[in-house]
Amino acid sequence: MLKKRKMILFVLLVFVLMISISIYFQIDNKDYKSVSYKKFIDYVEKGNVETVYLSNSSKIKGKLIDGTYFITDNPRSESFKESLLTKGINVEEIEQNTAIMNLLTLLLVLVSFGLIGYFLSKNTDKQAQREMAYMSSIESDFSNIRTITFDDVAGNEEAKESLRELVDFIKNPEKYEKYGARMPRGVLLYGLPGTGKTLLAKALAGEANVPYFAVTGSDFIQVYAGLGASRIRSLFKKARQAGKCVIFIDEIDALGKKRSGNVSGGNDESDRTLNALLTEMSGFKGNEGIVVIAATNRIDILDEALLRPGRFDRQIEVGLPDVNARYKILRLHSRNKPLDKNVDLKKVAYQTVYFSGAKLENLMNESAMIAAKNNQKTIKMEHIDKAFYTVIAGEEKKDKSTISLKDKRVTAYHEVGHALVTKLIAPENRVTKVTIIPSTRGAGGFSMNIPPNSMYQSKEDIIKNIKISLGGRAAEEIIFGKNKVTTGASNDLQKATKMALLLISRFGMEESAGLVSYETLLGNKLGSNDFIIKKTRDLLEKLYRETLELLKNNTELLEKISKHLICNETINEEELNLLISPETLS
Ligand SMILES: Nc1ncnc2c1ncn2[C@@H]1O[C@H](COP(=O)(O)OP(=O)(O)OP(=O)(O)O)[C@@H](O)[C@H]1O
Ligand SMILES: [Zn+2]
Repeated sequence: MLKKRKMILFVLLVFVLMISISIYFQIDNKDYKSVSYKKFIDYVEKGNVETVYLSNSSKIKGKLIDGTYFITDNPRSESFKESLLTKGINVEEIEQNTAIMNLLTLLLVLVSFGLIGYFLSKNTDKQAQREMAYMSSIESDFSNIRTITFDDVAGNEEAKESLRELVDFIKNPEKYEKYGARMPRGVLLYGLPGTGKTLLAKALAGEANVPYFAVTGSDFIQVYAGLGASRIRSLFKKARQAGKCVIFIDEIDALGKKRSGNVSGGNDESDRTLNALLTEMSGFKGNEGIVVIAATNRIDILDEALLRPGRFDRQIEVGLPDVNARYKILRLHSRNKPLDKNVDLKKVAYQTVYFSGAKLENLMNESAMIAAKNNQKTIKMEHIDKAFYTVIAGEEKKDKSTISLKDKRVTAYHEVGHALVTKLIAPENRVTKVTIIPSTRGAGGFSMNIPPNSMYQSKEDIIKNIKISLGGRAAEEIIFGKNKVTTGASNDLQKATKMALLLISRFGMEESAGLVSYETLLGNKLGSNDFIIKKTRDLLEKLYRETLELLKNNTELLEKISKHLICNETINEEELNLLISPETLS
């Protein structure tokens, strides 16, 4: 109520202020022509004057018959008015009024400005106070001690393994110090939403049995100047007072976005907050047993300053769960729920491709609600089926969880195409993982480590890499036909084209084009040169044909691995090597 009245008063004030300003500027905004007194008398004699505005000031104003306004010296004589009147000229005495009006409006303007300023400053104080209060309420959370452990996180084995090392560091920092080991101060967890990043941070605190402090990056953006930085400082102060602890900063991208080239584009306030954070982090002595965990969905937009050594130098991807992990997560979240015997969680796991952990949790929760609403003793398969549609309803079409089995097959053959070509033509390269689960790094799920131990790339290496890039499209064409190939290869084609172009125009490796550095000759016109385009095209064509041939000769293997991938969604290095090993070939 009080707030509403204040609001009305405020609006009224602004209104009055605006009116006064307009009055102030409207008075006397006419264009006055300055004339000499002699000329003025001349006008009077000729009967050209319509009105004279009498005043006490040194000048008087008036209006001629033709409408022009004039200003001239004031004679200040007693008979002046009378003489004008006898000549049939209107005389108006308005001067006193105008002066007072002027003064009054000026005063009003000043007072209104003052009041508005007062209101604003008062409100700002309140807002700042509120935010400060909010801050202290979200910062610390001691309740998590020992309540959440790694057992509460299903799947994400690599991430858990990485964090497990930190548990010992938090518990015994002295041990590491003795060996002169510099332990990571900051760990960055990155991955799609709902994949369990927050959960992992809490579990780390739980495992190490230390308090957990959490803030969210986006909370800092609307904050008044300087508040963000001081918030960071007080957060770290609190954390230090608590001794060993885990500090969790969610949505770190809100604080540490890449500075977009031009300096003016950056946001000063978030810069200041980020700098405060970096300063605090470099202030650690290393033996304090404090670990800062940050999380983001967008590692690609993070400022590099954040990722430098001594900051968030350990980066862990938290990915979407594959079918096995989904099964574990589903089991975990039905621990406290009465599941019917007819429920097959394996089947549910299989149906929930591209579901995040959070979504799976949501699915089990919805199922329980439906069962409860229908007064059923147990949660049945039909409840889960119903919940499935509730969970995916209203989601954007492009959401991965609604992708059909057909898409899943296309992705599988495409990725296996890359992997198989790699294994067949460049077995010295490691394929560490093949997956159809998209990650933050890209839609494709094929990761390859090129042996790093050579300084130069040979022509052969480049040719191989081009073929590996083309392997995805080639596999699609072989399995689904020429007209069914998909847009999934666009990135691959980009890469292949770039490599082919360099091979011809920079490295002089294409015999029919010679040793000429076309890059030097043509500069940025390279891409519009017909000869270069033709050479690049011919090379890609030839290599694509060879890649097709290679995969056609190994269709059985392609089928076998792809089917395995469709079933399991990920294949790790060992499994892949086993599937391809010579025994299976024969
Ligand atoms: N691997 C997992 N195992 C068990 N539960 C999980 C897992 N991943 C997510 N969940 C469930 O989903 C909930 C939300 O996950 P969490 O908040 O940790 O995700 P997040 O990655 O931090 O998401 P965001 O990026 O949106 O902040 C968890 O509280 C948990 O119930
Ligand atoms: Zn591809």
